[in-house]
Amino acid sequence: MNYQVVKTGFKQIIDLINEQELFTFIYDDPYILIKLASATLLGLSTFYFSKIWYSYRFFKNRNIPTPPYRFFYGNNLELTRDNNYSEIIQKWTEKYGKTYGYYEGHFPVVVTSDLEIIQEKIFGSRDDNAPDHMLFTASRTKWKVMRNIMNPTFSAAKLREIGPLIVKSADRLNQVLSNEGENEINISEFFKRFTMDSIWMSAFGEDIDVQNNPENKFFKKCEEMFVFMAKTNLTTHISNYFHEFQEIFLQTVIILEKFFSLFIDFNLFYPIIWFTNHVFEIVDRHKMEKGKKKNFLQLLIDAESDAKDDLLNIDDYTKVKLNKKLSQMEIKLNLTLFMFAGYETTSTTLSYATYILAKYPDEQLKLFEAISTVLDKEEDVNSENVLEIEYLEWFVKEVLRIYPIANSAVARRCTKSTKVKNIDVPEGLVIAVDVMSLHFDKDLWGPVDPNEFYPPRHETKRNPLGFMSFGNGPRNCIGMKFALIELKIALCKLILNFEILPSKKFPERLELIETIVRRPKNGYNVILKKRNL
Ligand code: HEM
Repeated sequence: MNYQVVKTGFKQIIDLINEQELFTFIYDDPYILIKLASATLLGLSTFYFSKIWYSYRFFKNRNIPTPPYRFFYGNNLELTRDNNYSEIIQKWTEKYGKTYGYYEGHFPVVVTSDLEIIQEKIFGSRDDNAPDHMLFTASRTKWKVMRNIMNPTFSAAKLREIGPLIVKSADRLNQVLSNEGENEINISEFFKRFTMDSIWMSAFGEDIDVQNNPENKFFKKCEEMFVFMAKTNLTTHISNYFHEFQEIFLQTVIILEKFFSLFIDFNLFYPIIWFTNHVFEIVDRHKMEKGKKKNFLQLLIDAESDAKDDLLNIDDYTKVKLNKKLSQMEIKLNLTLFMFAGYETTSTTLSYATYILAKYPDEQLKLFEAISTVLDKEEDVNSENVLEIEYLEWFVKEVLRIYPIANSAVARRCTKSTKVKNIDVPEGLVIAVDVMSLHFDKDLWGPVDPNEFYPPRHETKRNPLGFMSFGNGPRNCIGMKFALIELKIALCKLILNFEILPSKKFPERLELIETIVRRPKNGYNVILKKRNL
């Protein structure tokens, strides 16, 4: 019966075409094409909006609480309103419990500060659609292979070789700060140039001396790049509201960019393209020079993975052809990544640390005493002895506990469907860690009030999952040891040289803003008084 209907239908269409009645029909109604297009568009939109409507059942079906959301926008309006993602999700945790969900557009995201969920091993990559050449965005197998090759680059032995470069940058920091005398200064600006000098020297072995040349083009472009990346643009809107089309959109942009770059110089408009192209040039130049200097570039070129054996034990990785070296493109993109990841994070941590030192003179005195009992004079500071100062370790950790910086990075996709604590978790679901709730949890950080700045709390052994400033697990921050050495060298030299005093209008509380990193919104001024050692 059905077959007959279909057959008759087809026959009628063929007859229509044969007799050209279809076209007559079009001539009869000149608007028919517009009508057909509108009908198709309406049909597709209805389908897409039904899909969006259906997406909002995700958390209801699993009995997971959510803050109130709006159709199409989800919770984005509230999340992006004040650029304070971490505080908003912390507030939601207080209201909806340790595990809840929110919608980015109509894309469900689970937020948790429940240690049992966080420690599950099923949460792997950050974004399955992102490019695979960079460690931060690479997914699954590709990430695993790359991370195994790159891990030794950040080993204690390799960092010892890079240490003198950081010391050189820190000496320069003290010299430029001394030049300021006892003027009020916005010290964050000096820290930015210090971290740029040290990451640049450590990455490429090149000394661009940004600290004495604030107008340096690389520095300016890097600054522009961060401003550019923090802005909401079409790509952000697409990934927020039409995430299904994100990949196709990005591919189209790449193709269009390739085409238009024949006529337009994108270096002029996009600092990120300018910056990446220049990093690429440096890598090529370095290759020609065949230098054997100690820097990340050389270490990445030399790096070979010895990870083959342990990878072979893991199902997912057995079929992968293991390339034991990084490709040229991987080296270039990962060095660019180090610049991104290591610049603003470390300088912002130094800004927070100095704010604390200026605000609490007692803390400053304790830290000064702890440092000066190990190091007689500033010239003694090196990348090894700074690691021996226990109170300094607690101090830096406490700064990062109170002011965690890269919280939105601590999120993972679930790599296989499973059930966690009775929640049905499908593959691909994003789980974001509520870092602030963990860092201020009384059970994890008490008995001294976690809102208080109190470095000795780190003397007690704590649950490592309670400290997320560098993330956790195999996908944690690969640059952590480098960052800690850099922070400690800078702080030792600073505090041995200067007493840090608050300025007249020193803020009682820091107002923060969160884009890529969470940082002070307006900066603050201090006065540095030379110590007479
Ligand atoms: C105080 C300074 C820094 C902070 C607070 C910080 C924080 C973080 C955080 C929270 C993550 C995500 C970890 C996770 O998801 O579990 C991360 C990842 C990463 N960081 Fe850092 N970072 C710092 C410095 C650096 C430096 C100096 C470098 C490079 C030289 C670096 C390179 C990276 C890379 C490559 C990743 C991705 C790792 C992966 O996916 O395997 N970071 N960082």
